[in-house]
Amino acid sequence: MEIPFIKMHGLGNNYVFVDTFEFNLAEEILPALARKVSDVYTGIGSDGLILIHPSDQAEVGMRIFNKDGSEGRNCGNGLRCVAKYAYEYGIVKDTSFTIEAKSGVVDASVTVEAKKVSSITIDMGKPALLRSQIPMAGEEKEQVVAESFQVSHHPLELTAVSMGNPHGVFFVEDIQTAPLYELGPIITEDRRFPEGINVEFVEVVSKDELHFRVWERGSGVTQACGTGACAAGVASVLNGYSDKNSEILVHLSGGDLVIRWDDDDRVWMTGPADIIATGTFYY
Ligand SMILES: N[C@@H](CCC[C@H](N)C(=O)O)C(=O)O
Repeated sequence: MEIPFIKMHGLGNNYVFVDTFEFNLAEEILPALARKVSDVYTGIGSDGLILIHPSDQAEVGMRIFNKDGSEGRNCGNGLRCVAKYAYEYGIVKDTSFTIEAKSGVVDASVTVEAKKVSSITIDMGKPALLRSQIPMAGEEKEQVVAESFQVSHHPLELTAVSMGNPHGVFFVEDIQTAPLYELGPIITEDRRFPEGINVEFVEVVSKDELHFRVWERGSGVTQACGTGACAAGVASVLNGYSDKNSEILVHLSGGDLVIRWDDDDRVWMTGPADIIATGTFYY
């Protein structure tokens, strides 16, 4: 099968995208196709596969599959890439439009310079904070804020946030020495998280600035995670490090995002997206 694709990235978090407005893919091949395109030796090499699809609920839809073939419910960097594609490839005509993800419909707005999208702002919606909404084992009505979390002799503190997908945020003194490679693969599969979790280590620089590194569920270490950066901003407010309704600059390995959790409880994410290549994948 010859599959037309476009590869895009948001701050280095890179995916192979297939526009299913143009080329239909059978449901049953999607997990295996995601694993195949993601393989750097025998595929294209990516953090996963994203479908850009027609939607009944929004002007465009997005489905995200991680590198291991599992399907995620949301993807912040993917949403910005889909927004760029939708505008530049004429799926939408206005600079503000809606995108459907598995976790719900979001509003996107693009900034255009010389006919190209230079920046995208997404209203990522309200974070879900109850333990049952993460989901995480334990008393369902509680929030999980700076909760003691022991793993492999590391006494950590967990703040858990769902941005449509689950995030465990751990504040550390120094981002450079955060045990990302040691604990990421252990925490992501910890039995306390029945659906797994995306693992974020975060260093507070000031109330307006965070350093961030991530181990993504289903993909491992990536250069950036948009929903993770939103979760880090929310966690920083919940722990009293940052203020609500104020912009937080999040430094990820691949670049910066601006996150704001507003007084209406909505989380806003602003950042870039870039096209890397287009081509044909032989499957
Ligand atoms: N890279 C993403 C999140 C992708 C999905 C995640 N690994 C999950 O399984 O929940 C982002 O930018 O948000």
